[in-house]
Amino acid sequence: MSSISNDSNLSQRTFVLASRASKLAQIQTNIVRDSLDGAFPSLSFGTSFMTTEGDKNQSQALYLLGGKALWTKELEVALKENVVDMLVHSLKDVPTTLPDGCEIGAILEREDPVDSLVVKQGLPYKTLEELPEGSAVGTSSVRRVAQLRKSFPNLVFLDVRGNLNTRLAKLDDPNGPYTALILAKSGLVRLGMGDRVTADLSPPILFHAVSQGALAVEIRADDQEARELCKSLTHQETQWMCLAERALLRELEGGCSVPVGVSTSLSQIDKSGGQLTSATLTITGCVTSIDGSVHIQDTLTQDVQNIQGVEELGKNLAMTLMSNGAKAILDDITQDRRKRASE
Ligand SMILES: NCc1[nH]cc(CCC(=O)O)c1CC(=O)O
Repeated sequence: MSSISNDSNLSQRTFVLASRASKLAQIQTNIVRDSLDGAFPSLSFGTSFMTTEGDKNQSQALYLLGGKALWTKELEVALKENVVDMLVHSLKDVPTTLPDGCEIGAILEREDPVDSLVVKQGLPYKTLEELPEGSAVGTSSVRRVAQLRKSFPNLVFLDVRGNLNTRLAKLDDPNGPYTALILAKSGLVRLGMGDRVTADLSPPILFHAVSQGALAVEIRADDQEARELCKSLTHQETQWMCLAERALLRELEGGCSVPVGVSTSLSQIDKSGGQLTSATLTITGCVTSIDGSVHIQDTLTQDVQNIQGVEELGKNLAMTLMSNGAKAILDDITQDRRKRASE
């Protein structure tokens, strides 16, 4: 927890935190609520949980649904109508451009952003290399499939939908098709199921999704009180890394379901009065064709002093990737989606 501001000048309203109704989303919202309770003991915080379009539409492939705000839209309507005050999201599910009147108030300290392998209960395998030829690996992420296809041509990647608990039930179902799943480690750890991870899938085998592992709080842009509260939640190192990643994705014009991977680190960190004032930011980004045959990857390193500098670096990396071949990959995907949508 960073500096706790004097909350005596804040009104006595109850701030309602809201999220999706999945178990993971509820745990995440409670993490934020507990943190606010600790920092502002004289204020009152409530929670509200909603089912979103992304939870309901389980049949259509995520790849075809594209960059739509499936997990955030209904929540943002409630936020704008003052029904709730703070939305707690996995930042990776938050579109890179927010609706007018909404803004990200806080980005919390990131869990390990790595992807991980979870093997069906009772099977002896631990790694992708150990899985028998033809094993079905469940994931609905085009990013994961695109990056892994080339290294593991003998595995079959199968779509799997539903929230984390649903997916794990499908994995462990003795009659189910899956030998293993690929899931973000952070979600499993938050659910208390980190022990299900049998292997980390890290770069250069698999670059994680933009902002994977970080929580964000979305607020109304005109809610000064909420913005003030959010300052106590933000972890600046995470914020700088995630904003660079989001600037990269925004410039690539991709939503959550384009095959874009990243890996980001900060070094030479300087602080003054508890605030981050300067750091060296290194960001690797990659764009992979859906069939895994083309992989474009670049790394940029730069000293940055503020969020503007951070976002510029992310944007520069996007432009570097685009001119090195990513544009052709993304154009192909856009064309393919248009064609399928019209069928
Ligand atoms: N797209 C689903 C999703 N959105 C956020 C998480 C949890 C990971 C995180 O905190 O970023 C997950 C599950 C997963 O990818 O395995």
